[in-house]
Parts: sequence; structure tokens; C-alpha cells
Amino acid sequence: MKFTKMHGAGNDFIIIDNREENLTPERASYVAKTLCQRRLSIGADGMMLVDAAQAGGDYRMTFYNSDGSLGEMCGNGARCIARYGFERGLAGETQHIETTAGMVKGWRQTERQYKVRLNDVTKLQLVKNVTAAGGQECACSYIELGDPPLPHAAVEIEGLEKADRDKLRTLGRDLRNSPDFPKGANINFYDIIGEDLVRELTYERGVEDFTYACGTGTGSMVAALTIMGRVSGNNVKVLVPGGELFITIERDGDRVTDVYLTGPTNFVAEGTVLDEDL
Ligand SMILES: N[C@H](CCC[C@H](N)C(=O)O)C(=O)O
Repeated sequence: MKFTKMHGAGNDFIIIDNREENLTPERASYVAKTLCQRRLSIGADGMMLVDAAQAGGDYRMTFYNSDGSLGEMCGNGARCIARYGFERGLAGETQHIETTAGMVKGWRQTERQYKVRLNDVTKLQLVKNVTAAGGQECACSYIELGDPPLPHAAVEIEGLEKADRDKLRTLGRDLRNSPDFPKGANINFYDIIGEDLVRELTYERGVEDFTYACGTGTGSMVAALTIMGRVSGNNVKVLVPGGELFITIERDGDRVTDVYLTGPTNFVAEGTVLDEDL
């Protein structure tokens, strides 16, 4: 089986051309869980299958988290796959990518910089009081993108850069497992550190740990902050452990109409999977 490895701002993915491999959903889940293991296999935050379009797009992307669960969408994954799609001749500089959560539009900006329009904001709750799995109460914003929706919470942590990582990881895990989130949620911790400048650290559902970047989480968090009036929504710069992402929000009053995510991509490797555990 051939694979490609890419990352977008440190959020890393294994890409399989499923037009060649014909993996069933059950097999794909197992392959993702096996290959995404750090140290034991290739290692990645997730795996994406590329399939032929079914709904008028250029091609279809199916995203699996590193634990083998299906993710409705992945923003950094979509940016990477847009580059893959362009360079492998599946699409032009502007493309339509079919995802589980709906159509995502992508644009090539430079050789390595790609922009996507994330799925529509289908729910936005600016203030939600959540009881974490450990019993702690926490105020957050809650955002869903697409249909079926990808769930995100945004939690402000002043002094995020210096915060104790282990305590934050425990809080992330407890919030991610809160009974108040029926589908679970990705937990985006943020700190506003300047004008339209935000630091972010995301605890991801399906990875069950912090990742270096989470594109849909960054877009969701900035969408909430824009409606709260805390950032302008115009090219907001977000510093994440793996690099820098930029978000632009279009709105109609208090309704978010478009969320655009821009950031870097990297083609890391391509080759043949030899993993004997498959
Ligand atoms: N890292 C991804 C999000 C993956 C979503 C996944 N963790 C889930 O909740 O299914 C991104 O860049 O948007």
C-alpha cells in the first residue's frame, strides 16, 4: 500500500489514495489506528482517504483520527489534501473537496500556503457552562461546524504559554468527556495576547491529547471571539505549537457566514507501507 505523509502547522497526516486501495470503512479505521501509532508505526494525528467525488466536488476526503474514529472534518487535513489534490492533478488551484461534514472549498495561495473555507457554522453558543468529567465547572464557547457537525469548545486560559501542561491536559480530557457534550468535543484553550493575535493549544478528540495545531478548532475559536467583539475577524493570527494559522470571518450581524483558514503545508514523505501488524 502506498502512502503520503504531510503536515499542516504540525498537525500530521497519512494520506492513502483509496481509488487504488479500496479500503472499506471498517478496514480503513483499523489501518488508521495501526499506522498512526507513534513509535510503533508511521505515526500521525490522523489518516485521510482520497476517493472519487460523489457529490459534484473534485474528489472526496474521509478523515480518521489516530484512534481509528471517524472525524467529520479536519481543517489542516483539508489544507494538506488541497495541496495533494493540486500537485497530483486531481484539481486546479481552486477546488471543491467533499468531506463527511459537507463541501469545503480550497485555494492554493503559494507553493506551500493553502486556504480553505471551513464547513458552515451550524451552532454557536458564546457562553456555555459545562461540567467536566472530573466535576469541575467551566465556562466556554461551543461551536459546531458542518452537518453532521464537528464539535468544538473554546476555553480562555490567561497566561496559556506558562500554564502547567499536565494540569491543562487533565482539564482538556475532562472537558472533552463532559456529559454536556453529546458527541464529545475538541477543547481549544486560548489566550488573547495582542490585537488580532491569539495563542492556542488544542486537546483533540480522537487523538486524546494535545496536537500541534487544529484548523477547525482555530476557526471555531476565532468565530466565537469575533462575535464577542474580542478580535476583528480579519486575518486574525493564531500561534499554535506547530506554527501560525490565519483566520478570516465573514458575518451577517451576529451570524457567522464564512470561516476561512490559511496556513502552511509540508510534503514529508511518500512510500510503501510495510507494517506487519496490518
Ligand atoms: N485537527 C483537525 C480536527 C480533527 C477533528 C478530530 N479531532 C475530531 O474531533 O474528530 C483540524 O485541523 O481541524
